[in-house]
Amino acid sequence: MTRLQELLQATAVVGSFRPEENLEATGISYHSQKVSPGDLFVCITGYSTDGHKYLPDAVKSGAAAAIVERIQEDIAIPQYVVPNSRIAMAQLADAFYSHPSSKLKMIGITATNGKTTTTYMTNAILEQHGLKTGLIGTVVIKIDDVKIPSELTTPESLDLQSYLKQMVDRDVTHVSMEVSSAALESHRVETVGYDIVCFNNLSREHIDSHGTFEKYFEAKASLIRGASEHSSAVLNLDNEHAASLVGQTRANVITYGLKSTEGTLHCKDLDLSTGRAKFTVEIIKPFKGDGVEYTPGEFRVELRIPGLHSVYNSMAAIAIALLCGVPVATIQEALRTFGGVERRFEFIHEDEFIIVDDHFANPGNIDVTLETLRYMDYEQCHFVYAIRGNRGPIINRENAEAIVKWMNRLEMHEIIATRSASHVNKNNTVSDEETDVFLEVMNEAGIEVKLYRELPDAIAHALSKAGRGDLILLAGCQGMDPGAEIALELLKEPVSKQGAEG
Ligand SMILES: CC(=O)N[C@H]1[C@@H](OP(=O)(O)OP(=O)(O)OC[C@H]2O[C@@H](n3ccc(=O)[nH]c3=O)[C@H](O)[C@@H]2O)O[C@H](CO)[C@@H](O)[C@@H]1O[C@H](C)C(=O)N[C@@H](C)C(=O)N[C@H](CCC(=O)O)C(=O)O
Ligand SMILES: Nc1ncnc2c1ncn2[C@@H]1O[C@H](COP(=O)(O)OP(=O)(O)OP(=O)(O)O)[C@@H](O)[C@H]1O
Repeated sequence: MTRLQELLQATAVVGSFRPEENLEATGISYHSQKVSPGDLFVCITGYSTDGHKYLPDAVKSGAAAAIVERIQEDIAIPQYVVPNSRIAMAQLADAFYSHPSSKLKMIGITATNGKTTTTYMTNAILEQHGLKTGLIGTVVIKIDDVKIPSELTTPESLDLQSYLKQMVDRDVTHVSMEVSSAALESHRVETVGYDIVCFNNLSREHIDSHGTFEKYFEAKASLIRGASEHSSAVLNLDNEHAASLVGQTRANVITYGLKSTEGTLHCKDLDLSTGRAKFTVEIIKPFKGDGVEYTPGEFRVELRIPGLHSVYNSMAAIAIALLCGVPVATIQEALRTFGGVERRFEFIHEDEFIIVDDHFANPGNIDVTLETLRYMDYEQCHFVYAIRGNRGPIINRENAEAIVKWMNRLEMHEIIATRSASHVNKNNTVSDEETDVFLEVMNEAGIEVKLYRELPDAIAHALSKAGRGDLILLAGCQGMDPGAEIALELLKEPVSKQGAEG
């Protein structure tokens, strides 16, 4: 319980309605169905509805006062006016939970692709070092050994601050978290004091929500530009967008890259030939980590997971771990055993043939996934692709073009497609327009499409074709029924029938 007047010091209140001196706030809430008696209810003007409309419901559930952008005169509880409720909520939540991020080593990682993998890798290294860790991202919220399924990549500010407080209470010291562009734009991480921020890559994604690619970049860049002089910014020099931020932050900049030898860390002697990555990290410029001063030198790294993208993700994780003072030997051991993350080029079956399950959402992601096939040893690839839905035809055209580019390079001529399983939001609808643009690009490229209504039929077809040494790629097969589960279920029975095309 906190005195409301004290709590309100955390934000700029520009007006009030029936203010009350001695009110106590038992909690904060922003959804009318999650209000507890005595709560301060934050009315958020949303993208799809207006939280102010739900104030009467919140009051029925016991809200004692409200943060509003516009006074609701017909509601009798005290109301405090702020210019932006989302910013106010971030500030109030930070104060309500006693500024938890200031008591934790906060690591914020942004990228179009690889946020989840990089946070998992970083966490694996920190755990290997014996630290109590927290992890926040698309798959899970981990508070030491407690795991909570995630709803968003980056939680809403109130939930985020509550998780951080729980981490402090459980003696967690280091938190690796994914920071999405949506979160940056909607002020979810406004009051998080980061010790390390990282920008790994940027490619086309989320144009539907940000409007333009430039706005998408600006949202992501704000993580680096907003970092304090007491923090470190880990930037990928090989990505032009990340590299452009080198001179635009007060943070101490640490860079990494394969192409440039100008930065702090350089990756060299890369060997992807075995399907797994091996490389040397060269410390080019001296820098400081927690309790350590690094001088120029080098060490070898072996990853268990494949692909050039994994090298970039691990270079980011290595830079972060070095900044945290983790010994090189611990980093090497953690990366040698790190098995990857579910649905991120995940080997779900390795027997007579291999099945790989991958997210496959956007051109950047498609590029690295199909490029990884170049370094793998297989007879034939059976490519099952769930056409992306719910994001419009523009990204579908770009995705289809990226697929064609790689199918040509890999000399693949057939794709098994389905419109039954789409992406994100677990939304199962792929519109005719989204399907047609995919078919059009494939048709123009002369690639044969076997189009199935249902994902299980598409997978059954791939299984019926797969021979010894082959590879089945489940690409973007993430609907209500995940492709990986369907494939493993189908593998239990002999494949006798092929599904209905159409
Ligand atoms: C586009 C976006 O960021 N949407 C988020 C946003 O929703 P919104 O502004 O549309 O909210 P709204 O539904 O209009 O509601 C307005 C207010 O009314 C309240 N309300 C609403 C209904 C009701 O019955 N009672 C009630 O009180 C809501 O709690 C909210 O406070 O604020 C909501 C509350 O915080 C979030 O749940 C919601 O995330 C939705 C679920 C979502 O899908 N977000 C995606 C785009 C997202 O954030 N994705 C990124 C990852 C992207 C990536 O891959 O990089 C992420 O970080 O997860
Ligand atoms: N550095 C990278 N560059 C491009 N693609 C990557 C990179 N790292 C991983 N990927 C691919 O991108 C997809 C998503 O990976 P990951 O979940 O780690 O990224 P993300 O940014 O967290 O995405 P999401 O928030 O949607 O989970 C996977 O298919 C993975 O193979």
